[in-house]
Amino acid sequence: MWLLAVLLPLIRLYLCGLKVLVYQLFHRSFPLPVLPKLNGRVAIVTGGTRGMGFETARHLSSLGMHVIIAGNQREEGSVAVRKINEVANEGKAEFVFLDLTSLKSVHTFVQMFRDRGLPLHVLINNAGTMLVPERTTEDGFEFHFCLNYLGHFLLTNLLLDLLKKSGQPGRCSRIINMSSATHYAGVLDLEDLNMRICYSSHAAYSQSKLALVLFTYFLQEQLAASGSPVTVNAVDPGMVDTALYDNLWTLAKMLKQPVAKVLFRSPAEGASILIYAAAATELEGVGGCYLYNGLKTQSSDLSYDAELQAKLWKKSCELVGLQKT
Ligand SMILES: NC(=O)c1ccc[n+]([C@@H]2O[C@H](COP(=O)([O-])OP(=O)(O)OC[C@H]3O[C@@H](n4cnc5c(N)ncnc54)[C@H](O)[C@@H]3O)[C@@H](O)[C@H]2O)c1
Repeated sequence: MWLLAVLLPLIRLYLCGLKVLVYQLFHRSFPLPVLPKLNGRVAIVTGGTRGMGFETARHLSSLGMHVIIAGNQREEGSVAVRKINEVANEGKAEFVFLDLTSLKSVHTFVQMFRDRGLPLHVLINNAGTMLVPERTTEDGFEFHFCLNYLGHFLLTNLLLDLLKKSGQPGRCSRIINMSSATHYAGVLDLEDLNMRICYSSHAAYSQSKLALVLFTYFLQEQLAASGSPVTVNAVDPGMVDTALYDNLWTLAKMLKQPVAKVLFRSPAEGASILIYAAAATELEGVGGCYLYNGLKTQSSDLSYDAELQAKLWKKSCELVGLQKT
């Protein structure tokens, strides 16, 4: 029974990966369209110190945006900011500490951001981790669940009024949630979101990425119903050669290296879906989509379950101590 609960998610996750690699064997990364200048507009990119988050921060700065890189690696953050600001003409980047595994840190970050009196036009919930051995956060949550999903859930909710104020009809603020093809393998047990009964790092990662899609669709419904000038989309970058794979088992890591050279996307290619969702003119006013390789794509059947979306929202509010809306 235990073996099945651990093996099944592993097999499902690797099958998802295989499917993506076959797709990438035959399809090039989509080319970004010409993007408008975004001078004077403000973005937060979580996990923008390296990988796809860094490439996204760099590109948005080059479009003229003021980008706040929010992350838990101070040194990596200052190197990233220096690299971006060396070449940025009109835009700029800065680093602000945020540890998404700590609810207190999320509150502190938001308070600091509010105190600056800046508007907020784009929120990119990109930070993440994968295949971490069983571990709980300081608030007692399963690590993937908190870092990849719950921390971003709280961050988004605490910034929502600012996003609403900064958007306007015809120029909506945008929220982008970084999901993954692994969400197709995800299941969600509302009674055991922290995976106490049986831990599998593969299941935990897939669950967190599914939770992000459920969250995206539910929030978009709410925003549309209230006529708020904010949209929210989920994106899937494909398989991208980044430090995310550092926690793979030794054998899997050895096998991954030659495959990654040929079939994985580069961080800049992977980031293009985030940049597209954040800046493309053709996505003005468009929300509630799962974007993959530049196209609106069907996400898993489970992600469209409206009852599950609502239950997850309610439960998440309880877990982070927010009033239910
Ligand atoms: N690489 C892929 O193939 C792939 C595929 C699908 C989805 N993704 C997703 O893309 C996102 C970016 O990953 P990446 O591939 O660029 O990997 P990466 O490891 O290079 O980037 C992850 C970022 O998250 C930050 N981070 C980690 N823990 C944090 C914390 N506690 N608080 C704040 N920030 C934290 C890291 O510092 C880093 O900047 C992740 O959400 C990942 O799940 C990646």
